[in-house]
Amino acid sequence: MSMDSDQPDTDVTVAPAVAETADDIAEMRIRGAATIADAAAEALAVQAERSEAETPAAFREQLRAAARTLYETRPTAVSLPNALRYVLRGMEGETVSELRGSTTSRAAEFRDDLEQAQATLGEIGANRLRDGDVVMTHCHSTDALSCIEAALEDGKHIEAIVKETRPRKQGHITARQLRELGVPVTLIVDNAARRYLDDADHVLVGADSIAADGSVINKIGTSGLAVNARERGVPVMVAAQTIKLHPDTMTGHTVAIEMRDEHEVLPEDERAEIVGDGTDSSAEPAADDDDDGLTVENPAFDVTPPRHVDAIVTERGQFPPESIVTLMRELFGETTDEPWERGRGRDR
Ligand SMILES: O=P(O)(O)OC[C@H]1O[C@H](OP(=O)(O)O)[C@H](O)[C@@H]1O
Repeated sequence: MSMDSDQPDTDVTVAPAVAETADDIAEMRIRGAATIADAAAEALAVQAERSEAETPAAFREQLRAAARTLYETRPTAVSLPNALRYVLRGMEGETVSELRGSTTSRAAEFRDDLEQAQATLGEIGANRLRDGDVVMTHCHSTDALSCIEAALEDGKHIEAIVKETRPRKQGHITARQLRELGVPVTLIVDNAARRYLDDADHVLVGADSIAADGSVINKIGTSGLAVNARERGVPVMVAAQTIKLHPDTMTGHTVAIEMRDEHEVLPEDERAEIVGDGTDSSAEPAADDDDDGLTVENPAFDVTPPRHVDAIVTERGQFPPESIVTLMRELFGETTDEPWERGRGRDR
């Protein structure tokens, strides 16, 4: 799925609104795998509506350029390329007007399906939750929250233990939305998870990508939580629409794990407290001018192996992780080529 950056840039105009959406995704003002997919489809529709292309070829190239711009924002959530692929495959027509119409209606169809899939997934996931259950959450997942919301609509009382989720504390978003639903929330720091697993009936998380072997790629910390949950006998439930299934993993590719800016973990002023500001003459001299000897790593995601996951809940039903590949084959076949690469890179 790699983009070929050595290809010469063609003179293609991407609508400013598309560039803005791409920037919002990269900076996580738009975040969460499903929300990113929705925003990307909307951006392609905007590109189609605002295109001033005079020929079908120019229109198609503009849409592909817009898709590339969106694709290059964040690497891990496969819902993004899956959304772009879906919309571009619906771009059909002999004239610019026909192409515009087919692309915008395909994007609208995608967005409707996404919303419907999440609602259906929620109803299926809610069946796993009993009246009075306590769920432990990690990060913020709209798919996971859909399960809780559906359980509440079924009249069940649900409580939540919400992990803060460093470094960006998306657990706060989860806590706010659960409180809006009337769910009693206990907010804990990530390091307290094992202690509080004794009070939980389920671990409930979302996913950014699901691999063909049933591995779950989700917010950093998910894998450690799942290992602890297994040791404590707490079932781990992953809420993931089929848009999270990663087709390239069927042919042996691995999922890229995004490494984010170190300042999310350690702001400059806190770094200075650790390494000093260079005025302490007794400090060890740095190896060179740019190296203060302190490395900060900030991986955004990790991989939970299938043996630590009890169920993957999709809009097509719930699956043991080891059998998810059958659903992937049914939905994607074996094709993994990217329509926005046509005319560039490997498909040329
Ligand atoms: O699609 P929904 O269920 O909303 O979210 C799925 C996942 O996307 C998020 O990633 P980030 O916060 O964008 O890095 C979290 O890892 C979350 O579990």
